[in-house]
Amino acid sequence: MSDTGVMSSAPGPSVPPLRVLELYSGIGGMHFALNSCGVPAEVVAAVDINTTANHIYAHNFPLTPLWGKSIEGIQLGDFNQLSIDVILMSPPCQPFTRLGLKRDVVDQRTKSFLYVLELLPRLSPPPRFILLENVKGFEESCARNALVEALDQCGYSYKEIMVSPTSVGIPNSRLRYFLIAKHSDEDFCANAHSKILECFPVHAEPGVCEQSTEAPHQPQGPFLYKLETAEEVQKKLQQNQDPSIRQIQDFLEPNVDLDQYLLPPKTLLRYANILDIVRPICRRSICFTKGYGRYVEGTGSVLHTSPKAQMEAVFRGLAELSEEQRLERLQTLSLRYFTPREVANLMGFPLTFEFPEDVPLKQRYKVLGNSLNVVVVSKLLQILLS
Ligand SMILES: C[S@@+](CC[C@H](N)C(=O)[O-])C[C@H]1O[C@@H](n2cnc3c(N)ncnc32)[C@H](O)[C@@H]1O
Repeated sequence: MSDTGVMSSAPGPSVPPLRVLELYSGIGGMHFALNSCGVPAEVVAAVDINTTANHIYAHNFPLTPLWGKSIEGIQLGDFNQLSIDVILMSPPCQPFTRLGLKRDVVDQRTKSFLYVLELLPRLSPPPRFILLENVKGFEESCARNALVEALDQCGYSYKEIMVSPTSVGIPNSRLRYFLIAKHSDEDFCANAHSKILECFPVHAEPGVCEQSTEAPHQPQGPFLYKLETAEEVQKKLQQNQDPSIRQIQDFLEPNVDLDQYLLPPKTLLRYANILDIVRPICRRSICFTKGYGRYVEGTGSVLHTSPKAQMEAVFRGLAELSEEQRLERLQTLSLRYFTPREVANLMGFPLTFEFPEDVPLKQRYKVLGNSLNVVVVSKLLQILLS
């Protein structure tokens, strides 16, 4: 493969590579997925307004034209000049997150996406394929309704899928909404979009799933230790015993500088009870969000690196101890953050992915948290494009 991401095709009558527009390109999760999906394709333009993300994107894809401007400021003619075959996009998800205000189409951050929908019927030639990624919650939004309406009007067939990296054997939860669409000239099962699939569609049979994914659950008290219910503990145990999912240790760096990544005493004392703690032999971790390393609750798992200390023993009766004793006990676990490289590994980024040296640690976590699982998207692209 060349530096531009163009896959070299086998000798014989050559099919020109698909011309791909990557909107909301961030650090290039879609581009990496495209490169690994096995279909000859070239990103002819990537668009994003975030300067840090663009710096990282340009470092990894120096030859790809990167438009550092807002999508709604780009004219139809500029897009049409690109002769686009494929649109890949992950619009901002804050207007749709379950815990957010859910301002949906009235949120300013949805404006550019509505502009894309407005442009869709006027793109010439019409893109043959579209892939969109967003958070769980998007499926019940007005923005999603506007999207499927535009697709119907423009003659696309589509499938909606909700999957997590656990379905490709990666020990990380990141349940996301995907929509894959083909223009009617392409062969795609017509009535395939009646319901949201909770697994990868099997190529030939729409609505048939390859394997099931994690089920949503609502924990019920009482808590055991560490503010965890018996049900939560049971679920984690089950996840850790699922041999179809790899172990966390396969995604770790060999020599991590503990001084840089150990949780500071303040964090340990204040938040120990709500940390999601995993060991290298575990087969699970929670979703890494853009606040990882800055905030604690629900932003991503931390790693228990000491092989000797037992979690249960450390947490049992902890509340009754003095601050000094609590800290001493907690420190025996040697809890550390995952490094950005390890987070990238768990998000399916290839080893060729690199951060430029000048990007600070918190920014690295932030852009990764905004990105996507490359292996999951690559698999969806195989289904869509081949
Ligand atoms: C969910 S992230 C997409 C991340 C990307 N797929 C990746 O792999 O990193 C959304 C991105 O949209 C960008 N963005 C938001 N509004 C935009 C706009 N109006 N025009 C261009 N980019 C925008 C943000 O800077 C952010 O990088």
